[in-house]
Amino acid sequence: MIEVHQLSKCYRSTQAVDDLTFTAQPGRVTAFLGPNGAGKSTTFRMLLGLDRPDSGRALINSKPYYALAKPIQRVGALLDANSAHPGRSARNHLLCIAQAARIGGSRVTEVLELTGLSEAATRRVGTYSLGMRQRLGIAAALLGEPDVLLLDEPVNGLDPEGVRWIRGLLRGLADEGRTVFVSSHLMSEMQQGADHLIVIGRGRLLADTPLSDFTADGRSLEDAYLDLADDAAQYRTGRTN
Ligand SMILES: Nc1ncnc2c1ncn2[C@@H]1O[C@H](COP(=O)(O)OP(=O)(O)OP(=O)(O)O)[C@@H](O)[C@H]1O
Repeated sequence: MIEVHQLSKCYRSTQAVDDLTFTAQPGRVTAFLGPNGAGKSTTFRMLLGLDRPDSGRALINSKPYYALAKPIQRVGALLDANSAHPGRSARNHLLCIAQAARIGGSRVTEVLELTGLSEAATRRVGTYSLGMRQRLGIAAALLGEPDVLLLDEPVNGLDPEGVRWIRGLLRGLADEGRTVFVSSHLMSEMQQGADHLIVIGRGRLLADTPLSDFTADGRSLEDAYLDLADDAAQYRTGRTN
């Protein structure tokens, strides 16, 4: 499971994450929502040991990332679809990660199949569309069959078939008892796919609630979210109505 406790991070004058506390539990899809600049990616980075908290704790299975034994088998992450070297094939990219983690090549073939990349596996990643690169990032996250998945906007760039596929994938992973923690700006998608919501704005917790409670008054997730997040938005566009 994921535990964030009184977590704070400041970049010069920007309080990116501000005394944030929540948990994401096994067996459910937890959507991590918030406007641009709310602090979602910063929280992901602290959970993955890529950024150091100023204070507080960001734990995976009760430990900070650096203290996890076999981290690739504990936590799979998609942060940036462009992290694979463009000159490498998808298969080679995944084989490198697998070898470093002592994972067999047959698992590479499995995740390529699972993400629909088998036919394109020998093509250079530089020739991939955004949606294909997202699929490759998801394949890498799944390599170690981890208990915990952290996915930062995995739906970006996916076509409708891909969006439906990832919804089923996340549901299946949660049904297997894994912790699935996923950020997205696509409220209609999260309405269909999430069990629980963590909503933040300007680094602070705005809501920690089952989706069914959040939308219990019959509003869509988008309407309920916009009412809640509006005041916390850091960046605004001009209103036309
Ligand atoms: N390395 C950094 N240096 C300075 N400021 C940063 C850095 N990383 C993030 N920030 C700032 O911290 C705040 C939170 O950014 P973050 O990327 O975590 O938000 P986010 O919720 O992921 O946004 P988005 O939905 O747009 O991806 C923003 O104001 C951002 O400009």
